[in-house]
Amino acid sequence: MNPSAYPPFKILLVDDEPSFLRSMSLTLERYGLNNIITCSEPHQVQQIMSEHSIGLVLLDLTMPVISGQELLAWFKEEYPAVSVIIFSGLNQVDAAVNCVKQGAFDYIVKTADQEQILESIKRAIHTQELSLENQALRAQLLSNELNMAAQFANFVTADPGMISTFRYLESIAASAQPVLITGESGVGKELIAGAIHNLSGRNGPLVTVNVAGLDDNIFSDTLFGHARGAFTGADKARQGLVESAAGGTLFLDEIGDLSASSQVKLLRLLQEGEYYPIGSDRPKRIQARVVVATHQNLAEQQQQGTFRKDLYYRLRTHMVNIPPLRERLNDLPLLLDHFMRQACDELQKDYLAIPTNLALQLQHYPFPGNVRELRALVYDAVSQSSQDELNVSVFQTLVGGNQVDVFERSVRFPEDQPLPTLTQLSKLLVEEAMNRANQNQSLAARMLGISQPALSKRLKNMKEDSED
Ligand SMILES: Nc1ncnc2c1ncn2[C@@H]1O[C@H](COP(=O)(O)OP(=O)(O)OP(=O)(O)O)[C@@H](O)[C@H]1O
Repeated sequence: MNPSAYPPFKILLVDDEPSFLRSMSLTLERYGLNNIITCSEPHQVQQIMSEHSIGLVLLDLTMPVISGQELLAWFKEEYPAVSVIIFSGLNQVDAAVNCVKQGAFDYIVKTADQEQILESIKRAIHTQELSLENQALRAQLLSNELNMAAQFANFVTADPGMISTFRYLESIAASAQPVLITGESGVGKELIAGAIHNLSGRNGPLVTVNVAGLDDNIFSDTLFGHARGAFTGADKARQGLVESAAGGTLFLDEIGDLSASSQVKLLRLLQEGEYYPIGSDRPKRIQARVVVATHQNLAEQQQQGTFRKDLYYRLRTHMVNIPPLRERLNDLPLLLDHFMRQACDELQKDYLAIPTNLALQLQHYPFPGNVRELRALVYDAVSQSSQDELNVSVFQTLVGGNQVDVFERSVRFPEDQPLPTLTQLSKLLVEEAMNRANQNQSLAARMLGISQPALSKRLKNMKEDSED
């Protein structure tokens, strides 16, 4: 399939009047629907259906030899998953009711308002797209394999949740609908946007725009461009990034920070598929898929009224949430190794050995900056390493460093109860540390801020006390 063809399946127009076929095709193309086949000989329909992947049929009701109603019955028998919209020269309630009863998606009078006709066609396309995506998703969920694993090559993970996300992204690869990526800062949202673009097979570019802090004028100028003379200093027309992304993907990062007036413009762009360069009264059509990302909670923002509800629902047609690093700790050793190799390559050093308990120690650090923070730490550690082993001093301040705070905030002794003794408390603490460290004494000792021999001695005393 030509990736810039839309919709992702063909629309078949069947009418014995070539002039209607011509004008209808032109109308559809003007609205960005360019994946069309026309047929003025109804007896050829059967062959066309067997040769092409058709998802929607626009069928004239009154044709000589084979009537639209006969063809509709045939479609519902042979191709029940294909949507059929009946076109008729006459506004006949009986015929309309009959066709819809027979399974037509809609019945439209040829002289109806163009907007009304397009609305019905767009609805049919959307329904068909969702059904195709459901099928793809079901197939993906039933298989455990990634079909296009190479597109995720930049993404290091062993997390089952992330692999399911990849499978979901594969299943929506061909969709033209927007994708919303959420997740804390540094979890890899931009990397995911790149994978979505690669998976789509679109041959245009991936164009990234960080929309945080853009005021409405700059947002419009950046995205939509301007006509010559649009404002003082606009001595040349300039194309916007929506146009630069034609045939590819437009990635809008930090979408939660978009101003209210820019939200209206983005909604219009997504709903109507068109925009006006500043100072121009000629609309242009968007030919890029839109992917957006945010570290903010858009659901909360729309409830508080700072993010438009209609835009939120439009954006979340397809949605993925990338969990923070602290919730996929299995990725820690893989990422440590990956970034160590990356840093060594860049700094032209031999690969370094990573202390086996480093990942285990880091499990207790919450990584507020997620993968980006881990990457920076590893690069720092590599640059400070002079031996064969990774210098772990940069990590040491993190492990245990912020636990005192949490401890002070969370531990309260009930005032109406006697205080525990120091021995009781220290026993509880030692047991907790040993559990968290999977019985690894050196790691537990580090968490408690004592040496490993000191911990060993305490454990021995505790054992003896319990045996008394
Ligand atoms: N799973 C991963 N495997 C390898 N590298 C990763 C992974 N996740 C993130 N990275 C790297 O971490 C850094 C941060 O990732 P990215 O910029 O995609 O995060 P982000 O969620 O878009 O952050 P922000 O919200 O701040 O824009 C990048 O260098 C990226 O290549």
